[in-house]
Amino acid sequence: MVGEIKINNVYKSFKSLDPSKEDTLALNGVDLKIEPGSFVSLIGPSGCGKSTLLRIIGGLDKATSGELFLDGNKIIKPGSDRGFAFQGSNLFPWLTVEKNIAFGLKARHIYKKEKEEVQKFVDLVGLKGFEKSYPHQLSGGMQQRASLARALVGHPSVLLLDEPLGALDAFTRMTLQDEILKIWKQNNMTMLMVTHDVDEAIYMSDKVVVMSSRPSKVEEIIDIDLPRPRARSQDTFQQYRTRILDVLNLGGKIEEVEYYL
Ligand SMILES: Nc1ncnc2c1ncn2[C@@H]1O[C@H](COP(=O)(O)OP(=O)(O)OP(=O)(O)O)[C@@H](O)[C@H]1O
Repeated sequence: MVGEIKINNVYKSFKSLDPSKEDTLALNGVDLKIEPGSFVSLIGPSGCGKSTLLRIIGGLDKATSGELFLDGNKIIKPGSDRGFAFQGSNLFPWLTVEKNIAFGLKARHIYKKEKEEVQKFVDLVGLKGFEKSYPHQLSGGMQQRASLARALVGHPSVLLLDEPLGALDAFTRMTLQDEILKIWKQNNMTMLMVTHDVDEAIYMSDKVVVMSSRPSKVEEIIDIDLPRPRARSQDTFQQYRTRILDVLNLGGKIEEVEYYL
């Protein structure tokens, strides 16, 4: 199976535009191996570098040092082997759903050959009948579905998801979690998802990678050993939640506050 990611000692520093200020060290020696076909979530404090790491894996940004490999090939630029879906749909507002989904295929000059693929992915994400709609005519959940179809249509071996469901209401979010899992199973692909939602990470993932605060490293990798489909109310689910919150240092360890009136 394809879709194995290896991250070896990756550092990323952002140069400050203001010479009086220090550069920002975001990633501080990240090591991670992601099994082909697995579902892995990245979780960590705000600003620790999760999106930065995803962008580097996607080839949209470069590591300052260290190396990354996809199926043994060094990652140096974006490629059709990696699909990207972000929070907010990032659809082109001037294109219909089907033209948004077809955009990547056209850019790669394979649209004619894979035209029927567009319809296949429209159907897969449940947007049949909305092919000619523009993004502003869709709900947030439908926009996110279209965005997923656009990321999937080129058959990437890895789908990189940056808080894909962050802007959605709780009900739509849970529905789409199940749909993403269905797509994951059907397509034998690796999924790597940044999320702030501990329950979402436990519900969806084989492994949850907890990152430390910036400058960030992998703090702990937690294997989620629960059968699928998972029930959020089961005791073991709650135990994973407590464990992850503890690693994040949010497990009720906030110091007592004293109020002076
Ligand atoms: N292009 C950039 N130029 C300068 N600094 C950047 C750039 N991109 C990210 N950073 C900085 O790098 C750090 C990590 O940012 P990143 O967006 O990767 O964090 P994150 O963990 O995804 O945050 P959040 O959970 O809040 O979305 C932050 O301090 C951010 O300000």
